[in-house]
Amino acid sequence: MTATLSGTELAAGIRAEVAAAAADLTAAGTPPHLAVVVATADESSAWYVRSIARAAQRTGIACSVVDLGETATPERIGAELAALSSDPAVHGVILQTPLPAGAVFEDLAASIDPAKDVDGANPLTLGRLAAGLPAFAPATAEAVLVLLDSHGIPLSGAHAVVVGRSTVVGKPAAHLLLQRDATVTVCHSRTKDLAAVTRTADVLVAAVGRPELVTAEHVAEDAVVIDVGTNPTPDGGLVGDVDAGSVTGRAAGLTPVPGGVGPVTTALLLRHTVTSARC
Ligand SMILES: NC(=O)C1=CN([C@@H]2O[C@H](COP(=O)(O)OP(=O)(O)OC[C@H]3O[C@@H](n4cnc5c(N)ncnc54)[C@H](OP(=O)(O)O)[C@@H]3O)[C@@H](O)[C@H]2O)C=CC1
Ligand SMILES: Nc1nc(=O)c2c([nH]1)NC[C@@H]1CN(c3ccc(C(=O)N[C@@H](CCC(=O)O)C(=O)O)cc3)C=[N+]21
Repeated sequence: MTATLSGTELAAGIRAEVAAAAADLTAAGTPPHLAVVVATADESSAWYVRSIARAAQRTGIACSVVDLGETATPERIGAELAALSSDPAVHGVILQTPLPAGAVFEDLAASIDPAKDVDGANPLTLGRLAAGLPAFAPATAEAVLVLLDSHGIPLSGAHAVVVGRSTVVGKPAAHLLLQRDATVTVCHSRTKDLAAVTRTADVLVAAVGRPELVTAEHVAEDAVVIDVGTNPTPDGGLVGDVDAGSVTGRAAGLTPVPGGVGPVTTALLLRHTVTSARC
């Protein structure tokens, strides 16, 4: 039997807790405020920004979207991130991807004040996570851990295999798992015989961006599989990096797409924003 490790109830619980904190902050004269910087016309990015804005509004967090347009220069984007970082009324600053050609995400994110870096994008944050120091982890990487914890999956001594090594998901997720005493292996596009490596995982995290790449042959019996992928389908739907049909029946648990990591990610972004506003 494969348990569905849902994220929707977990996300609703986090949003309720965030809404209470936001109400207290607003009553105390510090209404929490999240700013989202956009420099793309990408449709799935626009969908994600709308979903953040909607979730913020529902929890009593102000959300401003600063759309610089897809022709914005790196200088302009960096200056906007720096200006929002020094605005005392703004508590969280996030930079959306994709970016205009020539702009490097990690480079620009260095302009976000780490105290307001609610999606853990500043490269300093990755260093702090690697060093085991407190920081806002990228919301998606943290969502992986929060989901595992909420379903009572033990991590100490477990073999966790992360497929994907991006700055936003794979690397920070690996550091967070290591911090929790898992034995961590990180795979990527040059990994030889991916399935042989992933079959040794007690906990398998797929953050690849390739629809349904992970199939039953990649998964040990009774492994727990976290599917981070959110790949748009031609009919306007969403499919994960895991072939759920193939893995179901073999894995002990699997997060669904939609309804798994995604909603928890958005809820944690909001939690980070109220945490920042409290300081
Ligand atoms: N639910 C959520 O909140 C979020 C979901 N996502 C989703 O997660 C997925 C990953 O995102 P992100 O990390 O930003 O993506 P990136 O494209 O930045 O990174 C993908 C990683 O997967 C590796 N990879 C690609 N192909 C293969 C392969 N065939 N075998 C093994 N490894 C491979 C790449 O290796 P290499 O480094 O060698 O190129 C790279 O490290 C996407 O589907 C994205 O939409 C992302 C952020 C948030
Ligand atoms: N620096 C950075 N940080 C990110 O967190 C980041 C990013 N870049 N680039 C783009 C991806 C995409 N992403 C999603 C988050 C939530 C859902 C989500 O909540 N999805 C719903 C699906 C809704 C539907 O059905 O369409 C769900 O999974 O249930 C989806 C996608 C964050 N991203």
